[in-house]
Amino acid sequence: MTVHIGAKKGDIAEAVLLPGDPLRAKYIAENFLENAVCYNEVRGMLGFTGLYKGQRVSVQGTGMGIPSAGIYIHELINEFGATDLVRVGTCGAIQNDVKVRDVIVAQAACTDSAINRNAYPGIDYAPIGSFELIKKAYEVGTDQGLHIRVGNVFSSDVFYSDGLDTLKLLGKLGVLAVEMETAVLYTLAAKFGVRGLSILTVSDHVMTGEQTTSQERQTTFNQMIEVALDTVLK
Ligand SMILES: O=P(O)(O)O[C@H]1O[C@H](CO)[C@@H](O)[C@H]1O
Ligand SMILES: O=c1cc[nH]c(=O)[nH]1
Repeated sequence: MTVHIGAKKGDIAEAVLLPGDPLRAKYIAENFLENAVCYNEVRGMLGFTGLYKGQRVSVQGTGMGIPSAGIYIHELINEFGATDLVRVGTCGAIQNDVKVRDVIVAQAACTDSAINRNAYPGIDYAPIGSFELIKKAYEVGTDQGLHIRVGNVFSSDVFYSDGLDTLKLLGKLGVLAVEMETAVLYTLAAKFGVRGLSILTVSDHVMTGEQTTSQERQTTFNQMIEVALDTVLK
């Protein structure tokens, strides 16, 4: 049991899916896992463990933003032995050719957060995903007929930002989309020697204002979950 996760050692699988929204964790457990058991209700940040195609998999809400996600990721790795952590989130597109409903596999994440600037002064650390998981997710998604985009994302500390110019600049540098957690997942996975992956569905386009309907979001979301679950299968 940790400060934020009320589970016993062994309650959580080595492979953990990480949605920002705890109710998305419940949705995944109820619709994709067999015999799912809820192991955490602390702060309402629900976590479940169940079976997917016969393998134990957990799903843990992380909350929004780097500080919240960093707490859960740190405890999952260091106190519960998680080795394969896959974020399943939403993001806003910042490239013209990235469309709402696209599924993005984040190869790397730049950030305006000071987490790494404070920890490693004088260095611009580049948080990158596990090549093994990136490759597998791309292959699994492509086999499922999805057009998977692989590239850089921007993990921002600010959702309601005045920084449209910053996003345009990042777009010119090839960054595909903005979200709020991948940089800390990739940094902590590297720091503790485990595998991290972030898969994102594009829920809106920051430049055009286009948004998915809730029905479209659900469909794309289910496709992303299947890619994530098949990616963590041994
Ligand atoms: O859908 P989730 O996983 O929460 O991800 C995105 O949505 C939230 C903002 O609405 C942030 O957490 C952002 O990263
Ligand atoms: O962080 C996020 C998530 C979805 N859409 C955005 O514009 N930002």
